[in-house]
Amino acid sequence: MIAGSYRQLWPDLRSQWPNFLRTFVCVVGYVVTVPLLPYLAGQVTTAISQGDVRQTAYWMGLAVLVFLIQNIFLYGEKVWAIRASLSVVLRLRQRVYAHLHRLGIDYFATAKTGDLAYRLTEDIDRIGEVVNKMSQQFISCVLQLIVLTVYIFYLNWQLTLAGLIIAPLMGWLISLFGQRLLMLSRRSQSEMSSLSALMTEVFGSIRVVQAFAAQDYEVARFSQEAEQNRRARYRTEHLTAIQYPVVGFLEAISIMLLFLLGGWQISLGNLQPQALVSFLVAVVLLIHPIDLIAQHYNAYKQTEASVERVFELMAIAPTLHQNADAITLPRVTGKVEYRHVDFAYEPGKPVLRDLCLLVEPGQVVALVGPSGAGKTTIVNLLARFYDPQAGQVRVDGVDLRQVTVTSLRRQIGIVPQETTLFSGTLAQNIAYGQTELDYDAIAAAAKIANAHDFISQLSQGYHTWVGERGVNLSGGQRQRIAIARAVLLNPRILILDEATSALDSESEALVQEALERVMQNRTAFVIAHRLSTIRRANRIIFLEQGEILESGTHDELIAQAGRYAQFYAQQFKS
Ligand SMILES: Nc1ncnc2c1ncn2[C@@H]1O[C@H](COP(=O)(O)OP(=O)(O)OP(=O)(O)O)[C@@H](O)[C@H]1O
Repeated sequence: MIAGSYRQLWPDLRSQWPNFLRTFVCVVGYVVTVPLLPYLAGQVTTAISQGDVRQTAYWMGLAVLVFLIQNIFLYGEKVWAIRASLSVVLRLRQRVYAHLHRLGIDYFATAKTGDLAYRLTEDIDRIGEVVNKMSQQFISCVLQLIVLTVYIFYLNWQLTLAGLIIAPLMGWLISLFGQRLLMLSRRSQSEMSSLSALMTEVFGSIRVVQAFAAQDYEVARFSQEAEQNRRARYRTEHLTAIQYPVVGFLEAISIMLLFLLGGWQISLGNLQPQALVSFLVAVVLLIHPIDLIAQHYNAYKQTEASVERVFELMAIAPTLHQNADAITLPRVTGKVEYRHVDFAYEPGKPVLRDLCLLVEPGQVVALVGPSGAGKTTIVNLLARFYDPQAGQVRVDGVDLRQVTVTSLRRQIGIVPQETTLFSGTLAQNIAYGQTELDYDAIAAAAKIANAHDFISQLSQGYHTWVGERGVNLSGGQRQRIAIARAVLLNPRILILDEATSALDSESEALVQEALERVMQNRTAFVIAHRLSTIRRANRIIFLEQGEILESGTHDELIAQAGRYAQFYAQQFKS
């Protein structure tokens, strides 16, 4: 039953075995009652043909009882099956989501978020639907098919054999349709997730779209994708539209044939008329299960594409490995050392070459250099977003590969260029990642970050809700929230990626003042774009093409009249 890609669902299915067992018990209960109905129909026919009202009423009463029991079992199987399948969906979703969070930022640099969202929602829902149908209706239909076939065989084997001649033909047809449906469905699913990826990308960058007056361009791009999606869906639905009439027509023909053969058997004296009624009722009862088996088999095949897409994500291995014996990094003083570090994002394209750098606790280091020199890469290695291919990065003398990533990152505060605000209150945003909010600590951090005043002026203060992208705060305010977020953890090491975009002078001054306060007594790496920051740094590291060309204070480097002096003249003299 669990074949191919579906096997990967095993851990999730196994966790729900008690519910599947309960479903199965109800299914068996239901199926046992099914052959009773054609039997009762035969008895009722005899009673009616004999004009016996009491007998008719007796058999009808029994039929009502059978229907009642049947429907109680039906309720049971539906409820347990839906419980089981929804729990499978939940477990699978949690499993995949947690797995994605184990992947490094290198994966997310290229992954399309819309596509990921589609796989986590639509694809997993479809899987749940199939699990539901397969565990309940499908099994029930297969059992009904078996039980009813045995029953009609018992009633008259010649008629049954005649009816069964057509069954293999139907089976073959159904599987043929199934294979083609799987292929079409794969295409349709991937079209749908491209569409979802496109929307996420466009709505996520709506400012750029509007700034470039590219709405028409985007609508055209969307229409093209949507049209492809329509075509792929149509092909799948069209095939289904052919399948049902074909199977239905074959069913109708087989029933006509049975009437003919039944009449012939009665004329030969091999069959009683009431047995023919039972036989035909049983055959009619067979049609629905056969239809459902075909339908569910199609859904099963179509959804295999979703299973593949979900487990494609599970198959992606994290590139960052944590040693089994990794220790928790004790509270550090903030000494950072790069020892002969070589690093490349892609093989054959070195970004850092034999980089050596020693930063003492409390030093503020400005990383300066042309775009693409490797400034971000240096801090990426410190936060261990990547591991170097050669050499070591050490904090307080400990190689980063020997400590757990969490214990390292808890001691590093990062203020990125662009601040992302998550949907939630300002307090939740400052205490991002913490479940217990300490409002005093949050306010203290906000004061250091020069954010307390503007937050207090908002009518709801720290409880003010900010949108997904924090559209209702200015750039400077967002930066100060980011600073407060970094400060709250009281990290020994800070990484500041100075924003290149200009703020108005008042906001700028507030941000600068906050940053200076935050950097006191902390080791800080600043990817510096502003002259004021560079001048105040204890040390400037001037990088070009992944190598440290010059290092020293601003005055020292200007006096050297080397590459830094040239760069400085180009960048800031005007
Ligand atoms: N995820 C990545 N995959 C592949 N190459 C990358 C990746 N990130 C950066 N690079 C490349 O590595 C080199 C160094 O990039 P890095 O971002 O460290 O430079 P930078 O000095 O911070 O530049 P900028 O000032 O423009 O941000 C560049 O050539 C860049 O194209």
